[in-house]
Amino acid sequence: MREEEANSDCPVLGITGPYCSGKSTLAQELTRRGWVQIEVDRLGHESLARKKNEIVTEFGSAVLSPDGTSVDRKKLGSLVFSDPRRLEQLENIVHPDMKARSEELIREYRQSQDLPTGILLNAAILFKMELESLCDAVIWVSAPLPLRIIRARKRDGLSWKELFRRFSAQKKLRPQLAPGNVDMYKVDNLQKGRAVRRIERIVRDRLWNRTKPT
Ligand SMILES: CC(C)(COP(=O)(O)OP(=O)(O)OC[C@H]1O[C@@H](n2cnc3c(N)ncnc32)[C@H](O)[C@@H]1O)[C@@H](O)C(=O)NCCC(=O)NCCS
Ligand SMILES: Nc1ncnc2c1ncn2[C@@H]1O[C@H](COP(=O)(O)OP(=O)(O)OP(=O)(O)O)[C@@H](O)[C@H]1O
Repeated sequence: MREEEANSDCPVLGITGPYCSGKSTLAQELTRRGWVQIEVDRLGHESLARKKNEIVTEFGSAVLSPDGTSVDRKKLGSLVFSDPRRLEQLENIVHPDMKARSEELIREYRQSQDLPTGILLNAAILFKMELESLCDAVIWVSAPLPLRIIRARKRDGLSWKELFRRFSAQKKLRPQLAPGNVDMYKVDNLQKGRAVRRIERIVRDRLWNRTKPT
């Protein structure tokens, strides 16, 4: 976060972590407490429409819906989630647009009459997209792998093969070294009430008071 843009009245909190750790569940709880949420997954879906022509040039018209008016996410997903090179090609097309839109939304929320408690930037691949540069602090949501598998099977009903692909596509989400430019806090999401209270404590004690992370 650049100094001149920092706004302690309305901080930006990155929410990241692996597939089915419970990022959206915790973000949803915080929106009931005055926060607003930017769902970066959703910005990605909007980008597919804006970047349709580039996507067709790269992946062919086979990734379009039968009437040719929109990108079929399931078709594109099965192409890119089984081939890291193809995923990178898609990311090169949509990520700059998604990042620009995130910046625009943060600006809009901070200028709104009804200033929120803070802004949650919810993105599984926050670090890969370098979105931490927009955040005052980042929450790393974690949950044990067996629990995430149970949650994923229940929520998405994927086959074991599809599940394996999803988990593999997200192997390197967490930076190997502590990110130098943003404070990151790990929150275990076993019980959502406890996890939300921990996030609120972090914001109150660490973010607003600006001391070092533990
Ligand atoms: C490939 C696409 C079309 C599939 O769409 P679909 O609706 O089927 O899946 P959805 O978007 O809900 O994503 C499913 C899961 O995959 C994860 N995922 C999506 N994109 C990526 C990625 N680039 N790298 C790793 N995981 C990803 C999501 O976080 C989610 O957990 C879509 O995910 C996409 O356009 N991805 C590229 C944009 C992106 O990076 N989005 C992630 C922002 S956090
Ligand atoms: N603390 C919890 N206790 C019980 N179930 C939970 C908890 N947190 C999340 N879940 C459940 O686990 C599933 C995944 O949660 P959620 O959608 O919040 O994960 P996510 O990390 O945002 O997923 P994705 O990686 O796909 O974006 C959901 O069905 C949700 O209801």
